[in-house]
Amino acid sequence: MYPLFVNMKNKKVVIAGGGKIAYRRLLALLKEEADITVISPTAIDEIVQLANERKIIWHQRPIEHTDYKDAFLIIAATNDPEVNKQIAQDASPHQLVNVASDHESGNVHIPSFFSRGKLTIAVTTEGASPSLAKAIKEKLEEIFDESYEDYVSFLYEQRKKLKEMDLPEKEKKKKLSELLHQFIEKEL
Ligand SMILES: C[C@@]1(CC(=O)O)c2cc3[nH]c(cc4nc(cc5[nH]c(cc(n2)[C@H]1CCC(=O)O)[C@@](C)(CC(=O)O)[C@@H]5CCC(=O)O)C(CC(=O)O)=C4CCC(=O)O)c(CCC(=O)O)c3CC(=O)O
Ligand SMILES: NC(=O)C1=CN([C@@H]2O[C@H](COP(=O)(O)OP(=O)(O)OC[C@H]3O[C@@H](n4cnc5c(N)ncnc54)[C@H](O)[C@@H]3O)[C@@H](O)[C@H]2O)C=CC1
Repeated sequence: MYPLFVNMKNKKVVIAGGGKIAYRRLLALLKEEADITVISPTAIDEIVQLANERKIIWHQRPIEHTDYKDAFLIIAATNDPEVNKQIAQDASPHQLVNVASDHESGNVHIPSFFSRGKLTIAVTTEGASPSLAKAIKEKLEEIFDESYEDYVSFLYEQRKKLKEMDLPEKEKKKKLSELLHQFIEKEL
């Protein structure tokens, strides 16, 4: 598995299924300002509400191939494993497909993850044990607590300033390394 962090802003996402798993994916993608359409005969109240608020589009019917032929990311999260598998088979090789019911059918996995500002930490077990991924993430959440949001932002600002300074490259690298070492000694 090759980890990538993808900018999902305005990217077309089609989610098949309107249950709690679809909702979990949807919430994370909405935060990233993706363009989300849910297709499902039924949906939980939270999804219906988001559709009423026009934050997402919901089509109340079973999924069809034409629904996702232009999608950047397809999430197959129906409670029918055959439907989910069919979606993965019908998708073009250029599309990203996540299959919630069978980790081998799709080409992308959803990790367990959390963010502290610009720091994001993600853990996957490639479907071996989603609960282990979650447990490891929870340990990391304790180590890299909320204060990291400020630390990362501080390092970002300092690095930006240094990059703009009229200093020889070698000097910049040295200063950056000093900055990070001071931080690591203090915090880690
Ligand atoms: C392949 C994958 C799907 C994908 O890539 O989309 C997948 C597949 C399946 N999960 C199942 C069950 C559970 N999944 C969780 C939890 C999470 N599952 C997540 C990801 C993934 N789950 C991907 C692989 C990630 C990896 O391995 O690293 C997390 C990390 C992210 C998220 O879902 O948002 C999230 C933690 C969220 C957090 O961090 O808080 C729990 C525990 C709980 O809910 O508390 C259980 C019950 C206990 C158990 O079974 O372990 C089942 C059986 C379903 C059934 O029996 O019907 C399947 C199907 C199968 O195994 O084939
Ligand atoms: N973290 C994870 O990745 C987990 C994944 N799963 C898997 O995720 C899947 C969904 O789980 P839940 O959300 O709990 O299910 P759910 O039963 O709450 O919801 C299923 C949804 O699929 C819709 N649906 C059924 N047939 C459809 C079709 N032909 N086209 C479009 N929509 C259709 C239903 O209307 C319903 O909205 C299951 O296959 C389960 O195995 C389950 C637990 C954890």
